[in-house]
Amino acid sequence: MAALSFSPGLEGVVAGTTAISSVGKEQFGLTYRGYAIEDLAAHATFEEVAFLLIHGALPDAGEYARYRKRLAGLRELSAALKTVLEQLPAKAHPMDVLRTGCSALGTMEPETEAHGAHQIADRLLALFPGMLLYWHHFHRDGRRIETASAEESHAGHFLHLLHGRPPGELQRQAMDASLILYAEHEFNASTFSARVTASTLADFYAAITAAIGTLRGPLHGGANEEAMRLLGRFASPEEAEEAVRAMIAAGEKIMGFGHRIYKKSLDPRSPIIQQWSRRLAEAAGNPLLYRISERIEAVVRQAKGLYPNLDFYSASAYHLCGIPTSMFTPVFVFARVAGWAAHVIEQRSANRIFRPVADYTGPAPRPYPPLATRG
Ligand SMILES: CC(=O)SCCNC(=O)CCNC(=O)[C@H](O)C(C)(C)COP(=O)(O)OP(=O)(O)OC[C@H]1O[C@@H](n2cnc3c(N)ncnc32)[C@H](O)[C@@H]1OP(=O)(O)O
Ligand SMILES: O=C([O-])CC(=O)C(=O)O
Repeated sequence: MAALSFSPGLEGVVAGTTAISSVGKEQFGLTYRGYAIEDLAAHATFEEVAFLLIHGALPDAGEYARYRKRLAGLRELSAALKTVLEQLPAKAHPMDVLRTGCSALGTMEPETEAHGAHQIADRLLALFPGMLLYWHHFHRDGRRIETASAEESHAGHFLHLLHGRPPGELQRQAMDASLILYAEHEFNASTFSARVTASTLADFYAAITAAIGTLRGPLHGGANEEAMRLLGRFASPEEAEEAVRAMIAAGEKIMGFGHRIYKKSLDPRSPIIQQWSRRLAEAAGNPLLYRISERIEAVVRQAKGLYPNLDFYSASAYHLCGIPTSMFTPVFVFARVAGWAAHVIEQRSANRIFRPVADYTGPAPRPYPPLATRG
């Protein structure tokens, strides 16, 4: 047998093929099914991008109108799901609410031949914002909100349910662009987790539930919340610089920086969300958070040679849209469910179970001691 190679964290290991996105490939950059992220973020809507990822091609005008209408028609929660959400603790983390809500839905609207991957993907896309905000409003002030809304876009729907009124146009556009940026990123940890789960022929909800759990960690999606907690500690760029230099000197990680793939280059999504953060700050007449973010970026670049990833400027952008910090990673879920769905469908189309091997580092073979002789 050929010598097996070991790469911690599977760095540099090709674990499969995909036609969904290219990430950090020379001459390609970041593309969703061949379209550059810069073009999609500037010209498309999140619904177009979700359709592109899940169905494999951009929708024409008729398909687009029907898809938006279909998603908008799937926003209502069943009475059974509302009961589950009401039972969850008020102090639960919103990511745990989504993880549990997704799993519970799998028992109420299970995957069948008639209700398969595409139908469930649409339902989850449509439902996740309402699922979270039903729980949020019920536990915050006892209100059982209506989770259908007249908002055509996913972005507008989420912000409307959150604030109880239609969002401003700039916030709506910023959120739409952010959902596009967060929608897909090849074999990242949560998507890989969804594919591993799908590879056992488990059901669609199992794969998405596993992905949500994986996304929550601060080394992955949870970094946008951690970045906000860091930014929120400072009253000025000078204060931020001093503290971040001290953190780096102490060997601490600065959340929202670094990336497994974009090690020597910028995450191409970062300048796009940075511009939205700047525009939101200008429109609010509140540049402080943005200035603090810029200063931290300069310090981390100079001291560690690290670039911000998508999570860093998403933090200030989301804060300026009035989103509570504990909902930052859930917003990532609202978008990434499109990518996860596409990957589960792709995995199923040419499946082989994932089963790598481990290098054994435990004790050498030894005799079993009877219970009475131990201790
Ligand atoms: C949308 C997303 O999910 S993007 C990722 C979001 N996650 C974060 O922002 C968390 C902070 N970043 C990190 O922890 C890492 O950069 C990861 C998890 C993103 C990538 O991890 P890896 O590819 O394993 O990078 P690795 O840990 O090998 O980093 C290389 C070096 O840079 C350092 N480094 C990496 N990220 C950071 C950081 N954010 N702050 C300080 N130092 C860092 C490491 O300590 C390591 O230094 P060393 O060589 O002296 O040991
Ligand atoms: O690709 C990764 O490792 C993490 C990431 O940026 C993402 O999932 O968007």
